[in-house]
This record gives sequence, structure tokens and C-alpha cells, in this order.
Amino acid sequence: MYLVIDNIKVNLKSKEILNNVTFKVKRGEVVGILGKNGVGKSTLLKYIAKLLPNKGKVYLSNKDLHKISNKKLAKKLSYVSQTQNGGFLSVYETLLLGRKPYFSFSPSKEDIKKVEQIIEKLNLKDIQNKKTNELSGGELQKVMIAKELVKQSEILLFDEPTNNLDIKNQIEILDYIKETTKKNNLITLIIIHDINLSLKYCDKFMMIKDKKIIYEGDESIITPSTLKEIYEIDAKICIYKERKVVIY
Ligand SMILES: Nc1ncnc2c1ncn2[C@@H]1O[C@H](COP(=O)(O)OP(=O)(O)OP(=O)(O)O)[C@@H](O)[C@H]1O
Repeated sequence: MYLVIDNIKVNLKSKEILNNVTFKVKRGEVVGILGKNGVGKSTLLKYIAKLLPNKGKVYLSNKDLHKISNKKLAKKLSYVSQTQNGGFLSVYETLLLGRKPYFSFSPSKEDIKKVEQIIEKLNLKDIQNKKTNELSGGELQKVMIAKELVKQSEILLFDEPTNNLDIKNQIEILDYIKETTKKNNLITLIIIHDINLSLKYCDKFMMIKDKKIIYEGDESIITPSTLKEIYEIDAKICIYKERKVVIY
């Protein structure tokens, strides 16, 4: 079963941002989206998450996800944006809110169990009673990722999920995202600027330029020449412990 994006076109304020974007992602795969600032990476994720005026042509098992109710879509798909705002709810309450698509008035034992599991897994115990507007940027980012992960949806969309995190937290979050994608056969799309991190965690890559995906495939598409074309940089690639590493 695949997530299929079929020839989408996105205009924002009458400017064409994406045109002729088509791809499919297999279950169990983490796909890294690469490209320069402003090429439309976030726009692509927002489109899939049904957050833009343009809609349609996003299929999961032949079903157009934009034609199901928002409540059903909220269960199927999780989206974490690039910027986060805290509020007056505590971390614990915020995580419970992540389970909201599954309950009407009060959370079930199952919802509470899932929240406690993610607190444990992502080491959030020390901050669970803090209000989210009293967290550091990195803590807040981690909580907002956890809030989406606790939903256990089939499709995970992350827009630079680790940009505020220290290296230990980056590894912890990306390890968990990869582990849960494999274990639960999810579909994960992740915008990531650190190419070496993307090489460590992504199974496939999409490179965006000129409003479309110009390269798509496994790590073999990450080469000095594609990096030059995408980012206009001179990079070298070496192999360290059987892993491809990009040197800028
Ligand atoms: N609400 C909007 N209205 C009009 N134009 C927009 C809007 N949001 C984004 N854009 C424009 O769309 C283009 C793509 O933006 P997008 O945020 O998708 O880029 P990106 O590749 O995610 O960039 P970055 O790496 O900097 O996050 C940019 O030129 C941006 O100015």
C-alpha cells in the first residue's frame, strides 16, 4: 500500500509554487525531502495535510484522503510544522490532546496509557507538568512531535522536526520516528536540512527544485553533482563505517 501524490499543482496568492509533483511512498519507509529554502518543501507537506486552499489527488490505498472527513483525516495523518507555539496547557494535557481524535469528552484508559508510554519513551517526565509556554524552544519542539506521535496515525509529516534540538535529542527523536515507521509500517515524510542526518535515517529521498521533484530514489541520488544542482555547493562524499557522509 502506498501514499500516492498524483500530479499536484499549488498556487499561493496566485504565485505558482509547485507544479506537476507526482510520487509514491511505500509503507514502512522514511522519505527525506531536500531542497533549498523557499523551493516549496513545507508547501508540499501542508498540501498533503490538507492545510492549503488547493486540495485533492492525495491517495492512500486508492482513497483520496482529502475527500474523507477532517476527523477521519486527523486519525490517519499527523503533521508537525516548522514553528511551534506554547500555551497554557501542561505538557501532559497537550499530549492528551494529541489523542483527541479518539475520544469525545474524556480520554480512555488506552489514551492515558499511550500518553504515558510516549512520556517514558521520549524522556518527558521531568517537564510533564510544565505549561508549554514555559518550555525552551527545543523542549517545546519535542513535545509537539510527541503530541503527533501519540496519535499513532499511518502517515507522519515532519517539517524540520529537529531544528531546535541538541544532537542527543535529534538522535532520540529520529531513532524513534524511524523505529515506529518500521514497526508499525507507517509512511513518513520528513523535511531535513542536515544531509548527513537524512542519510542516517531516510530510506528514500526527494530533491525539489524549480517547482518539482527533480531527483527521487535511495541514497545513490545523493552525489556531489546532485548536491551542486540542488544547493549550489561543492560537497565531497566519503564512506565512513559503511555509511555515506557528506563533507561541505
Ligand atoms: N501563505 C503564503 N502565501 C504566499 N506565498 C507563500 C505562502 N507560504 C509560502 N509562500 C511562498 O512559497 C514558497 C515556498 O515556501 P515553502 O515554505 O514551501 O518553502 P520551503 O522549501 O519549505 O522553505 P524553507 O526551507 O525555508 O522552510 C516561498 O517562495 C514562499 O515565499
